[in-house]
This record gives sequence, structure tokens and C-alpha cells, in this order.
Amino acid sequence: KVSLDDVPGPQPESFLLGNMRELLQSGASEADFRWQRQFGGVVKFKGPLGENRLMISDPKALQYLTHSSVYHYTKSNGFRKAIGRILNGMGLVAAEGDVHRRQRKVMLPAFGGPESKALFPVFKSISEDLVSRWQELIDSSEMGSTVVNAPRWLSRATLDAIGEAAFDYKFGALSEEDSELKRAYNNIVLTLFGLPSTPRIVIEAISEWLPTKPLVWLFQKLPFRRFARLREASRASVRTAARLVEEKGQALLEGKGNKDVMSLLVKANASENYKARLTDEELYAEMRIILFAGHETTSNSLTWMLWELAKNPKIQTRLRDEIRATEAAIRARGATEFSLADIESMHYLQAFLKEGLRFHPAANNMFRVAIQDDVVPLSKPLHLKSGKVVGELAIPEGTSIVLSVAAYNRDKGLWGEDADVFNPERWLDGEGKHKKDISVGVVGNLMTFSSGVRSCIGWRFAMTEMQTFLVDLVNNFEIAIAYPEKTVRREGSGLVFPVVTGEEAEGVQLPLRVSVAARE
Ligand code: HEM
Repeated sequence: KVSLDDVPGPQPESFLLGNMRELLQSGASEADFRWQRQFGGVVKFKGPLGENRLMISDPKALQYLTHSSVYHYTKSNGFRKAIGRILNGMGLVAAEGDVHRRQRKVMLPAFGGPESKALFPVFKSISEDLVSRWQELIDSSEMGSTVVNAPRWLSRATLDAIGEAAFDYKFGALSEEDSELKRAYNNIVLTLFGLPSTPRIVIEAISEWLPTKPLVWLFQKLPFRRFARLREASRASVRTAARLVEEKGQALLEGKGNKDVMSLLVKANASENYKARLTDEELYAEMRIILFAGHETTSNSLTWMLWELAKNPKIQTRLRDEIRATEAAIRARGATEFSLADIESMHYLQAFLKEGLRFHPAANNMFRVAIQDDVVPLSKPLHLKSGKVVGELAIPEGTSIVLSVAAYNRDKGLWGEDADVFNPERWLDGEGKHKKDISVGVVGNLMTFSSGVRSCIGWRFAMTEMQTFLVDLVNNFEIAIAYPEKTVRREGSGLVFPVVTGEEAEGVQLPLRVSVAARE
């Protein structure tokens, strides 16, 4: 019988809780970084009641788990899966095996390179909208600057972006039009997954042994505030999906429509043979997933990037210099606007973007369960407690695994001794630039968008959107830490979000001071 008893890892605090509190309560990815430093890319830790679990950041193992063996690992059971089902239905994120393969094939054409690039004008107009709103706030302030809660603004902007780019629909979130969806999604990730108390950790851990269906049923009924919020968000996303279809009406269903993701998806679906098609229910679920997966992830990544700019004024100035030099070149050739090609040609911007994605992956952990015994190849030999050294690891069926995106992205073996330092330079001439032995991920050998057939389908969409926003924000505004005396923490496992110490009740918060960036 295969066992993980011989694999080294941290000491559990108790039989009941294992290492779960260290994993979930010590700040986003802190345990991942600590365990990786101490034990390397494969770590055994204890779940509740003595259960052996694994945390993996070894490149070869991650490649194997996300490519060749991807369908031998399902998304883990329990709390997270049940919540996903309620929020997003049975679309791509929840699908497994053949159903996933079928859904992914129909969805892919809507997320290609040219399709994502064609959305640039949409992103540009929303980023200009955001700029003018911050400008108005600055103009009306006597101090010549204003404090913005960055994630709140950015998530409104990215909701508008996903509305228009994916559904040709205007949510009006930036203009504060009342949006049921925005209200329902506000702080939802923090409410559902954030800052877990010890009893919650125990309950969530136990829920992993239960099948999803009864849990979904239970969560639909339980009277707690958290589940009420979940139900409200689910209802809002169902209603929004239905409204989008209704308003776009026949054009969408006939696949005429526009360049938006949904029109392309409906078109691709219509051209599939009957058996391969998405059902109407699946199409609705895909819409809800795109709404959810496509806006908080992007706004969260942008939030942390602005935070790094605020903390590192030299990096900010260098980035702005590059943007302005490009702007001057655009003017010199008689044009007035940045094209996407201009943006993509900026080396320092590209380096900054990759470093932001490396340092602050919005999804820091991915959770899986092995559905059969497996043998996983490793990049580095693993020294077992018994003294044996192995080049591959036998994993028993039923093992819960955390794929640590965050720890992989800061692996010193890959990124160099300064992997814990935010340094865009590494993409210009340092470790980031070097070809890695093992190819993982879809951008810059990072795990941020995951890898293989379950990698983020929206990565090109997100890259186009984030670059567009960064150029406009940095070109127009000087960004600084608003309250140096306050501590901003990274919280969460699964999705990372900022909170201010002592102000956790305020929800997701990262206050930044913005003022107009002077021109010579
Ligand atoms: C910076 C922004 C983003 C990040 C960091 C990100 C990250 C990820 C990651 C890590 C996964 C894999 C999750 C897992 O397997 O457990 C994923 C999957 C997915 N993402 Fe993204 N994402 C981003 C933006 C987007 C956007 C803009 C969209 C849609 C417009 C999107 C749609 C999806 C979908 C549908 C999946 C499921 C793919 C599958 O299972 O086949 N994401 N994303």
C-alpha cells in the first residue's frame, strides 16, 4: 500500500487540526513559502484527524499534474467545490474529464489571441473612464490628491470590462449605476473564504470528506449570513445571465452578434455537432463563470501591481518614463492614441507586468484530489525520512493536494536568490529571462494562470486588459502609499486579497494616494 508517511514536512500542532491553521491563518502563502524553504518542492502536511496531504511546488511535478495526468486529479471536494457549484453552476471550472474536454473545446475559439486583441478598444475606453473619475476626485480635492480604495475601483472597472468585452453589455459599475451583480459580488470572496476562524477550519476540513451534492443542498438551506450572501450572489448571477441573453435576444442565440466572447462562444457552439454542443444550461453556467473568474482575478492582480508601484517609486518613475517616451514616438509619427502594438512593444512594462504576476498570483493555491494511485516525476531527488532518496513520488488515491502557485513562482532554484524581492529587472536581463528546463504555465514560465488543458482560458484577455489599464493609470497618476502607518496584509488561500490590519471588518481594502503625474 502506497503511503506518504515517509515524506518530510512540518510538525502538526494537533491530531485534530493538523497544520490547517498554519496554512489558512498565517497570511496568504506564508506557510507555502516557509515550508518550501525548509522542505523543498514536495511537502507533506497534516490535514485534520491525521490525514496526510501534500503541498507541491516542484516544477516537474506541477507540469505532470497539469498536463499528462491532469484528469487523474479532480478539484477537491467539500466546501470550496460546493460553493463553486452554487456560484457558478456546472460550467468549465467545475467540469471534470470528458465533460471538461468537450466544454473547453467549444469555449477555446472565443479566447484566442486575435479575439482577445480585438477587445483592446473596449478595455481602452473603460480605462479612460476610470482615469477621468480619479481625475475628477483629484480636481475636487483641495489637497491636489485623493485617496482611493484601489480594489474597489478596479473591480468596478473590470466588471464593466467583462460586461462589455464578454457580453457586449454595459453594467455601468464605474458610474455607480445600481448593479445587483456588483452589490452581490461585493466582498464575496472575503466573506466566503477569508480570515477563517478555528471552528470554521474544522468544519470546512470535515466537509471535504462529504460528497458535493448534499453539501450544495445544505448550503442552500443553512441560515448563516455567509450562506445567505452566497445564495444572493448566485441568484444575482443567474438573473444577470438570463437578462444578458434576453436583451441580446435572438442575435446572440443565432451567433450573429459581435466580437464579444459570448457571441463567439454561441457561434462556436452552433457549429459543433449536436453531441459536442453545450446545453443551454451549460451556456448559462459558462456566462456565470466568465463573469466571476474574469473580473476579481484581474482587478486583484492590478491592485497588487499598483501597490508595488506605490512601494517602489523608482520602478514607478521608470515605467512612466517608458510610457511617455512611447507616447512621444506615437505623436512624432502623427498618431494620437496608443495602439495595442505600442503597448506590447514596451519592454519595461512587459517586465513589470510579468513580475507583478509572479509576485502576486491572484490564485495562490489550487486544490486537487487524486482519483487513482499515481507516480509523479520530480525535478529534484526527494530525501525521505527513512533516508531513502527517490526521483519520483508515489501518491495514493484520495490524497488531497495543494498546488502552490505562489511557492513555485518564488522558487529560488528557478528565479534566483532574490526570488523574494520584487524586481522587474529580472525579466530584462536576469533569471526571469533565462529559458527554464521545464516549461510550465502560459506566460513567462509562471504558474499564475496555471498550465496545460485546465490553464486559465482567459489569460490573453486578462493580459490585454491589464496592460491597457496600467499604461493609462501610470501615465496619468502618481501613486503613493496612503497611510504609511497602517499595515496592509495579503490574506486568503485560493484567492489573495488585501486587508488593513485592525480594519478587517471594512472588507477588501488597499488605500492608495493618487495625484496628477506632472509633465515637463
Ligand atoms: C489576472 C487574471 C487572471 C488570473 C490570475 C487567472 C488565474 C486562473 C487560474 C490559476 C486558473 C486555474 C484554476 C484551477 O484549475 O484551479 C484559471 C482558470 C480559469 N480562468 Fe482565469 N485568471 C484570470 C483571468 C481570467 C479571465 C479574464 C477570464 C475570462 C474572461 C478567466 C476565466 C477562467 C476560466 C473559465 C477558467 C477555468 C479553465 C478550465 O478549468 O479549463 N480568467 N484562471
